Amino acid sequence: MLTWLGRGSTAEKLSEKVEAPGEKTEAVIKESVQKPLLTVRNVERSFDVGSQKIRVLKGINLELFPSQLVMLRGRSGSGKTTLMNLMGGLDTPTEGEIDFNGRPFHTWNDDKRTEVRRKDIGFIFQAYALLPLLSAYENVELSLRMAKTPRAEWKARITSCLDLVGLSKRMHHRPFELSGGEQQRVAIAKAIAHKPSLLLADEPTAELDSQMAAQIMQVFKEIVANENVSICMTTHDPTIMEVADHVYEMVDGVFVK
Ligand SMILES: Nc1ncnc2c1ncn2[C@@H]1O[C@H](COP(=O)(O)OP(=O)(O)OP(=O)(O)O)[C@@H](O)[C@H]1O
Repeated sequence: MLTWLGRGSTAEKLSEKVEAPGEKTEAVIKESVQKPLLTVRNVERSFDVGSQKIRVLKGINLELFPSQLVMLRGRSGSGKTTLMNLMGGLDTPTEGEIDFNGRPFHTWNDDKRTEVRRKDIGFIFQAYALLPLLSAYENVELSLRMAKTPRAEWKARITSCLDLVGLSKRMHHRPFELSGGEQQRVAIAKAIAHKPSLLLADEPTAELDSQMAAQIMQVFKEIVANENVSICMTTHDPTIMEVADHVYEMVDGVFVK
């Protein structure tokens, strides 16, 4: 099991550990941690607005490794959400390539990308918010249903996800009976329930006070450490960037660091 290592790539730290000679299983781990989960290569995205073409992403390169937490920062309108939509297969690039688990995600049709999304990717986006008439438990159950997880596994998995986010005592509450931070934690439980390898989160702490934001980041650290998930999130908050393995700064559709 990985432990959270804060700064410096978690995957790199793990590969340091596996340098010890003679351990066959560790060599296998090393190989697997070094293959990127997601590779974004020379990606461009333009939109036609009336007779104009707006070039939003202008050549993006990024690699996301297993059990890594990366953050995207940048001013409003710099292109962060556009990039996250491409990484999650909600949209396709105008130019360039995106590999997911070594497969050419950008070439797949909507149906095939939807299949991968349901099984392998979790979203914490406004558009993927909680369903108001369902309890926390039922909201989490929904993502297992969508991922076609065997029904016999549901109860244990839902309970453990809600426990992980500290909400086991509120699992039968509906969203309006929960605070903003609690709702966000249900959204996290829902996003990780089907054991995705990639979690994408658009401004997950934006609406929260600093204490609640720190709690959410603690949950993210635990997920990365214990659930073998890689997280890519956007943020404007410099105080939480400390915990990232890497922060990409986006200015006007390109990374400047
Ligand atoms: N479907 C679209 N059609 C036209 N323009 C778009 C479309 N989607 C995004 N844009 C434009 O692309 C630019 C980048 O938008 P995007 O939402 O990616 O920025 P962002 O960095 O996530 O901003 P914020 O921090 O405010 O969420 C904006 O100028 C936006 O108007």
